[in-house]
Amino acid sequence: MGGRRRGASRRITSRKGVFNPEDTKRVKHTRIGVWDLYEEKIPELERVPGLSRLERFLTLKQTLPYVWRMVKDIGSIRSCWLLLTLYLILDLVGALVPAAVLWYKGQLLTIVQVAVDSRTVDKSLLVRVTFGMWVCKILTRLLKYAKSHITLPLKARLKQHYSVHLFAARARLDVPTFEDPSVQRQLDSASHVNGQSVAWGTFTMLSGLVTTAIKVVTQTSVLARVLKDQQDGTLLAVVSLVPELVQWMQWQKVTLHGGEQGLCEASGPQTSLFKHALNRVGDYADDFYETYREYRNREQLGPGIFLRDSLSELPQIAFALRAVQQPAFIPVSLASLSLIQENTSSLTWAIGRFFEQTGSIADQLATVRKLYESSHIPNRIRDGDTPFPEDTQKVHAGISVEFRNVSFAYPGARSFALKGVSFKLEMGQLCVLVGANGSGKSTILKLMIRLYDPVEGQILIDGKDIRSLKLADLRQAASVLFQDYTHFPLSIRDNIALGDPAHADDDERIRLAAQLGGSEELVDRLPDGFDTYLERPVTDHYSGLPEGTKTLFGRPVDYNSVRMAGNMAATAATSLSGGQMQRLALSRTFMRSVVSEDSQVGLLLFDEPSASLDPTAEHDLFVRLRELRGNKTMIFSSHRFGNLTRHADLILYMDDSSIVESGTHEQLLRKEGEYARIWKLQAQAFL
Ligand SMILES: Nc1ncnc2c1ncn2[C@@H]1O[C@H](COP(=O)(O)OP(=O)(O)OP(=O)(O)O)[C@@H](O)[C@H]1O
Repeated sequence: MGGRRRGASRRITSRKGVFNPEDTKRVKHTRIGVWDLYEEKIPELERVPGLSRLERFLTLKQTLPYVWRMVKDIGSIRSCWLLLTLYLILDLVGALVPAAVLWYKGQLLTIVQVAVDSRTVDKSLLVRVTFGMWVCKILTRLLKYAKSHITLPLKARLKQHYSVHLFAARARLDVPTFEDPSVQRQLDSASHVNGQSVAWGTFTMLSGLVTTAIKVVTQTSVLARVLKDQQDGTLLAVVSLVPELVQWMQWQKVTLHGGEQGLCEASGPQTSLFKHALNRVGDYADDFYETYREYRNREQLGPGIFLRDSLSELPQIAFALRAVQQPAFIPVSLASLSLIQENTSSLTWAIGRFFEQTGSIADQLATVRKLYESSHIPNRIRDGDTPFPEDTQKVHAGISVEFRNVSFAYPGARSFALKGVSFKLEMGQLCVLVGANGSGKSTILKLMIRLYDPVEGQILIDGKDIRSLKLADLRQAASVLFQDYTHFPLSIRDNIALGDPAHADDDERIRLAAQLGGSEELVDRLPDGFDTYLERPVTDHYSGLPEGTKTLFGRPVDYNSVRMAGNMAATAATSLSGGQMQRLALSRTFMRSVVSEDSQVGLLLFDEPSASLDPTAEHDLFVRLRELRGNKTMIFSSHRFGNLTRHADLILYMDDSSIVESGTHEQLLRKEGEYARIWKLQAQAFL
C-alpha cells in the first residue's frame, strides 16, 4: 500500500534464535490492514506431538529457582503474612465448594431415585440437602466478598515491594545501557504483564493452578461416586463428555500458537494524510493488538467444529432412546442428564483453564526471571576501584582535568561526536566551551562524569585515568547542570533539596540555594511558596460530564473544589517561564555544590546555564560563579561570548567535533580566527 511506512521489526516471540523477517522458511508474513504481521512458523521437528509442550516445560524448569526466590521474597514481607494466609485459605475453601454442591445435587438424585422406586421421600435428607446447598451458596458469596477485600491491599503491598526492586534496577543502570532498546524491553516486561505486576500475576496464576487442580480432582471423584449407582449415568457421562472434548481439542489448537508472533509496527501517516490513509485502510485502521485480537478470533470453520456441532445433541438422543426403552426411569435419567451436562461443561472449562495455564505458565514464569535478572543487567560503564579524592581537603581547591586525544561516537551513531580532543585545565580554573550547535560541547561534559566512555584516548582527573576511579566517588566530586534538566512532580522545596538529599530537611540551606540560583524571589511570590508543586503528583479522574455544563436536573458541573483537595492545588509548572524553571534548576545545582562549606564537590559543569535567563540574572549568575574561581574547577558550555569568556582561563572553540582554537580571550582575539570573528559579530550587535 502506498504512503505507508514501516519501522524496524520487533520480536515478541519467546523462542530462541534470531528472528529474521526475510527468512520465508521460518517466518510467515501476513498483512492485516496497515499492519505487517510476522509469525514464526513452527519447525517441522516441533510438529512432533508433545515436543513443543516438552520444550515449554524444560524452559519452565529453568525459571523455577527464580519462582522459588519470589515465593521466599513474598513470604518475607511481614505486612503480607496475614493477608496471604487468608487469601490462600479462601482460595482453598473456594475450590472445595463446587464438589460439595455436586455432592448435594447427587443426593437430590438419590432422593428422586428412591421416590421412583418406592414412592416415598426421605424428608430429613431432603431438608439436610437443601440446607447444605443453601450454606454452599452463602459460603460462595462470603468467600467472594472476603477475597475481594483482601485482594486490594495484598496486590498493592506486593506491587510496592517489587517497585522498590525495579526502581533500584533502573537507577543502577548507566546511560548507554539504559538507552539500549533491548534493555528497555526487558525492564518493561519485568515490571508488568497484561496490565498487572509480575509478582501479583505469578502469585494468582500459581494459586489458580493449585485450585484448578483441586477442583478437577474433587469434582471428578464426587461425580464418579454420584454416578456409580445411577442407571445410564456412565453412558450419559461419556456422551456428554465427547463434544466437550472435541471443543477443547479445537481450542487447544488455537491457543497453543498464541504469542509466538513477531510484529512490525507501521508508523502513523502525517496528520494531513491521516484521513485519506484511514479511508484507504478501511476496516483495519485500528490499534495493532485490537486488530490482531479480532483477526485471531475470527470464527473458524473446520471438520472439528462440524463434528462438535453434530455431537452436541448426542446426550439428548441417548436419553430419548433410553426413555423409550424404560419410561419408568425418565425422571431419574432427566435429572442425571442435567447434572452430568452441567458438570461436564464446568469440568471441561476447568480442565481447559488448567491446560491453558500450563501453556502460558512458561511465559509468565519467564517474566519472574526477567524481574530478578533486571537487577543484574551488566552496565557498559565499568566501575573503577580507586577511591577519589585521596585527600578530601584538596577537592576544595578544585580538580584538574585533562583530555588526551579523546574521540567518541554515541552508541549506534555513524559519525563521531568528538574527534581527537585534547586540553588541560588546572585546579580551580574556569573554562568556557564555545562553538556551533552540534560541535560537541555537551558531549565533553558528559564524558567528564562518565555518562559515556571515550572510544579512543584518555581522560585524566587529578592525573588519574577517569576509568580507574570509583564511579560513585567521581560523581560525588562533580556537579552538572545539563541543558535538558528535569523537574520532578514534587514541591519546589523538594526539587531544590534533591541536589543534596542528605540535607533535604534543612530549610535554611534550601533557601540559600534558591537565593544563589536566583529563584528565591519568584518562589516567595507564589501563593504556596516553597510548598508549591511544580507538577501535580496525582492524577485526577472526573466523571464523564463536561465541566461548565449542567446535569439533567440542572446542577452545574464544576470540579474545581475537588482539584483543590489534598493540599496539592498549586502547580507552578504551567505558570513558570522557561527562565524561571532554569533558575530553579540552578538552585538545585547550588544546593549540591556551593551552599555547604563541607561540600565535596570540586568540579562544576554547566551546559548553557543562562540560555533562558534575562541579562540581569545572567550577569548576577556569572558574578556569583566567578567568585568561586580558585575554589572549584568550572567548565561552561555557552553560545554567549563576553560575559564569561573574558574572565576564562581557557576558551575552547569547537567546530565539527574538534577543538579548532584554544586560549584566553585576549589570545584568541589576537589570533583573529573564528572566535574573534564571532566575538566581533556579537559585539557589533550592541554598537
Ligand atoms: N544521545 C545522542 N545520540 C546520538 N547522537 C548524539 C546524542 N547526543 C548528541 N549527539 C550528536 O553528537 C554531536 C555533538 O552533540 P553535542 O550535544 O555535544 O553538541 P553541542 O555542541 O553541545 O550542541 P548545542 O550547542 O546545540 O548544545 C551532534 O552531532 C549530535 O547530533
